[in-house]
Amino acid sequence: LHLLYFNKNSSCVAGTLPPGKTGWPFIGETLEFLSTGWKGHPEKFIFDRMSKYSSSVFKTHLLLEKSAVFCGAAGNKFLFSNENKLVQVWWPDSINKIFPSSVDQNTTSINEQGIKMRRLLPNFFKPEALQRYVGIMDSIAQRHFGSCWENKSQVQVYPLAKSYTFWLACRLFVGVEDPEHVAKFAKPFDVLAAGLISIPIDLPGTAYNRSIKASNLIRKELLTIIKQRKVDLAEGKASATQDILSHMLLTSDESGKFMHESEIAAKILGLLVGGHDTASSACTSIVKFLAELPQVYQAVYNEQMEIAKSKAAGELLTWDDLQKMKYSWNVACEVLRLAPPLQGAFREAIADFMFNGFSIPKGWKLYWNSNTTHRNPDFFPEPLQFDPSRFEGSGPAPYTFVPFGGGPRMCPGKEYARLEILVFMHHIVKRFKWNKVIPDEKIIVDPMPVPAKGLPVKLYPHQP
Ligand code: HEM
Repeated sequence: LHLLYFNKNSSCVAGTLPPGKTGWPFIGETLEFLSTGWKGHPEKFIFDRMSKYSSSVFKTHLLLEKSAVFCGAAGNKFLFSNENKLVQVWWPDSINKIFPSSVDQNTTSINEQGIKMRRLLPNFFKPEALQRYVGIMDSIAQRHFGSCWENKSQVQVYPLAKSYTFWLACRLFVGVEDPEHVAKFAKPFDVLAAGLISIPIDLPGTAYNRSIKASNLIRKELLTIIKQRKVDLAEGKASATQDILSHMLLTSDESGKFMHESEIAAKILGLLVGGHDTASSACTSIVKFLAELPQVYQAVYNEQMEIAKSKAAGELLTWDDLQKMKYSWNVACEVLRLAPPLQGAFREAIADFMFNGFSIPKGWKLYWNSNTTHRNPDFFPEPLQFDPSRFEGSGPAPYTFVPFGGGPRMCPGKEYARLEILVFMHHIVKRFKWNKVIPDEKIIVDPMPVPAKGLPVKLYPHQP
């Protein structure tokens, strides 16, 4: 039965399938795939197979699906440049249950929803809009550091980085700024995120079941905010450009139809989830690397103090200030290379095709993973060395540095993430030096890299 199950469909494609094993019945190699991340080495699953099969594409069976892993710059290029021609974005079915209205009556798939969302987002993330956010990000960062970091001798970085990125997202996506209201939202978000990449068993007590419940709760809360915003817009108490919520309420599609409230709630939920854990993982990894590399810390400190000294008392950071943070951004990129918040993403083959001499059948799920280039000496010599100068000049070769993906589905929040990360770096180095409390703290990748104990650090404030 096992052989029949795995060989079904395969025979209808001419040519040889990629080398590889399909593992255990039904679960395939999923446990091994996930467990290398839990042990802190997500790249191991892929690197072991790349060397075993001497191939840049191998077959496997992940998340209950026949899959192929595409490796290296050529694999990335192929998947990123064949979007909607040979491949399309794919998420496990279980995700639809957590984001139920992400597939609405008018569209047939989460992929079409993604395309619809993409048409909306550029307005929110266009340079004029982003420039407006820098000052808001700076003022929220000041309040965050003032209340959560200052006058403390020791803090746990990861929960604080999460509360920083979440506060920003609440303010800039839905206009919620009051810390108490933000905190009310934050808890169900953690529950939701914990169940996203869990075993999808919907029984009371499972992480997946809790995640579905948290999603329902958050969407209910978002609906209340949306209804109030409609009233405020009608009465002129809210502005059309104040956040993404206003923008979504006031933008119609090509046929003049406006989005339904529940659709807006689902989209905002998606953005909050997509943007919050990724950026907080990045900020936490930056703090970790700066603690380990005093010379890099010093160079970031010098650059940030130069900018801080150029500001008058109370003057907020501007877009131009952020353009001057070149070394700091190179450091952030080197952190994203070594500790990418998202390891990779899936596509689905929408036609039979050949890649590197192997047949890929329609319906297979295809996975790209940033580590296959980020940690590959062919693209980044001495890949485990921390070297921000890799990003100077024209930087890495195309399709090799891919923490935000590439092609038409490249992360739409990339620029937003750059701004929030730089504002975070500015505030933390301006105030403190720090040491890790647990020098060899383990990193768990589930699915984002996070220190096992949340990265406790001792803070040493700079003398005024
Ligand atoms: C350091 C922070 C971030 C990283 C590393 C990151 C990375 C990624 C990656 C790798 C993808 C998948 C691309 C693919 O399917 O090939 C993605 C998609 C996405 N990201 Fe981000 N992201 C970050 C921050 C954000 C932020 C702040 C937002 C929102 C404000 C955001 C919104 C999205 C959305 C909506 C998608 C889905 C796009 C689509 O399917 O077309 N991300 N991101």
